[in-house]
Amino acid sequence: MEAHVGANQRIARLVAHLRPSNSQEGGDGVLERGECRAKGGAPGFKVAILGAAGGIGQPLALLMKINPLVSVLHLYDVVNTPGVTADVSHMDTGAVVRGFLGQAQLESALTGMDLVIIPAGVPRKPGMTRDDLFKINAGIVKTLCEGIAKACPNAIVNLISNPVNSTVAIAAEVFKKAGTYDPKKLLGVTTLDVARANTFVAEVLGVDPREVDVPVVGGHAGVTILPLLSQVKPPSSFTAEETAYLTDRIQNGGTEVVEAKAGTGSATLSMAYAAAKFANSCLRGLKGEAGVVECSFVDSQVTELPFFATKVRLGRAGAEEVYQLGPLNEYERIGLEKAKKELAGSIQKGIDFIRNQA
Ligand SMILES: NC(=O)c1ccc[n+]([C@@H]2O[C@H](COP(=O)([O-])OP(=O)(O)OC[C@H]3O[C@@H](n4cnc5c(N)ncnc54)[C@H](O)[C@@H]3O)[C@@H](O)[C@H]2O)c1
Ligand SMILES: O=C(O)C[C@H](O)C(=O)O
Repeated sequence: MEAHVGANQRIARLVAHLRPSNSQEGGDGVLERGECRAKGGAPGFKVAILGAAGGIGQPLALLMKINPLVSVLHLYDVVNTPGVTADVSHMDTGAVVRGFLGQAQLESALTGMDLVIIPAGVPRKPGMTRDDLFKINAGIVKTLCEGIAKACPNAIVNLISNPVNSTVAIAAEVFKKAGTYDPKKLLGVTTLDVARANTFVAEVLGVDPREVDVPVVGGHAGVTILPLLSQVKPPSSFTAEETAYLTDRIQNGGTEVVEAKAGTGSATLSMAYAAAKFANSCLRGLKGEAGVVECSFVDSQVTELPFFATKVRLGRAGAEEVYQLGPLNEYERIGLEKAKKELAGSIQKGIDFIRNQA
């Protein structure tokens, strides 16, 4: 009799667990499944993706679900998270996946998170600059960062939404206003520039891109993307033509993809790869691993600008050390001046967006 009752209870639980969720109100059914699986969850970090149903968000969700350092994965968007969550949650990896839909669920999505990755916002179409996205994405980033300040002020934030040169400043201002700003924990994601630089340089050198390391400094738009080809590892020399070709291709890699996609969006797959790589480095740092170094657009004293991308060392506190530029050649010094000029305006635009609302 006892065994019979136990079996019935197990079946009832299983039926509840499998009940489909059609709710666009927040996917309660998805949450139930998450809770159910959480009991067997692996130890690790709690990660949220904001904009998880988008072109970057979906493959990034997949990549974070297979990251063994992730124990809980929260997927937040203003559309379609129940479906994405149900889909990703069937992968037999350790992370427990939970979906959150719409502004009313932002706080629940963020509570307790160690790392928040933000690819929310509109992408470019041919003919647009990243700055053309400011009008829409500035407000999105502001709202999401207000949520972070409230629900997980100690989380590390990986900001992908464009224009990164302005959105990082927006995020910093929101956090300052809330009294939660920790400069070490706000990281603009420029990893795709490094991935492209490694790929294009490897093509020219005729080597495996995994053997190449190109520091890319400055920011994340056009001339602000400054590859330091004089510091490539392994040490390599380039002709003036190769330098001009590589610099131009790296600076315009995003536009190359936008044009090839012909109006359907910008880089999503390579970006999800780059974001997952960067997030993994942040988690390795959080875990206490030594010597984790990535390029990132951060609060910086390397130049006179308040934010600048250089190599940073990632640790338990976030970007624990911001490295100097190192020796530049004449070509790079000229590039640096151009980059700084454009960056100054983009950063100020982000700062003004928040300060002028006060
Ligand atoms: N940093 C980089 O290197 C880099 C590279 C590629 C793309 N991007 C940028 O990433 C952003 C996203 O690109 P995508 O191709 O994934 O775009 P997408 O349109 O495919 O996806 C964006 C997602 O954001 C969601 N969203 C919109 N408003 C939101 C809000 N308030 N809260 C939560 N989610 C919201 C949308 O519903 C959508 O699912 C763009 O701004 C793009 O320019 C940056
Ligand atoms: O180019 C874009 O608009 C997207 C992104 O910033 C990229 O570099 O691919």
